[in-house]
Amino acid sequence: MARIALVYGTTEGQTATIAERMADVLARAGHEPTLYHAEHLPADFSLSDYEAVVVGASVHLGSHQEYVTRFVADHVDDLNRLPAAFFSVSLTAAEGSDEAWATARSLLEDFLAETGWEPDATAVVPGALKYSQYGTLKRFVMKRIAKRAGGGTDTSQNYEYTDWDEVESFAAAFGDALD
Ligand SMILES: Cc1cc2nc3c(=O)[nH]c(=O)nc-3n(C[C@H](O)[C@H](O)[C@H](O)COP(=O)(O)O)c2cc1C
Repeated sequence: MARIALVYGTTEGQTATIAERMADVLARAGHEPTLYHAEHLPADFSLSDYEAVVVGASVHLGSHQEYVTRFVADHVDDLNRLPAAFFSVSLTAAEGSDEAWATARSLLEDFLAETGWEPDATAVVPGALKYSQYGTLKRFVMKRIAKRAGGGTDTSQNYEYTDWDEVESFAAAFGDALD
């Protein structure tokens, strides 16, 4: 049994939902996960209270949330000491081509290079198109991007591309490695 901090950044909520699913998997495996939004960490938050850590962030306009980058950079010594995993959520990871997959991986690798973090496990995770949460301009821009990338363009509905089996397998493998 390990105490695990799951720290995530999210803009429209999909990374939070993914982190919650990972926490469920880890709890079912007998671990003790605690979820934290990286922008709202308690003042007394300390990674020394944990035996492992998972960090997640999503990509917007080519970058992960700045506050997650800052969290990782600020805690990089602890993160490199602890068993740790990072997952990056994007629509690029949902496109399906080898080229798009390589781009999603390079966004993840750029994040790690920028922060100096070397986690034990990493994953790119397909995200979602949440038209219902976008304002007019965002909806317009995202529809154009989705059209180019072969994603859903009916703005009266949301599209979820996350492969939940993959998410659960990733969390389960990370949990197993802690036993
Ligand atoms: C304004 C905006 C910009 C985005 N830019 C990118 C991008 O540059 N690359 C990409 O792969 N996905 C991009 N996405 C897709 C998000 O990564 C995807 O919707 C993800 O599920 C968001 O996760 P979150 O809900 O946790 O923030 C963008 C989404 C929005 C709304």
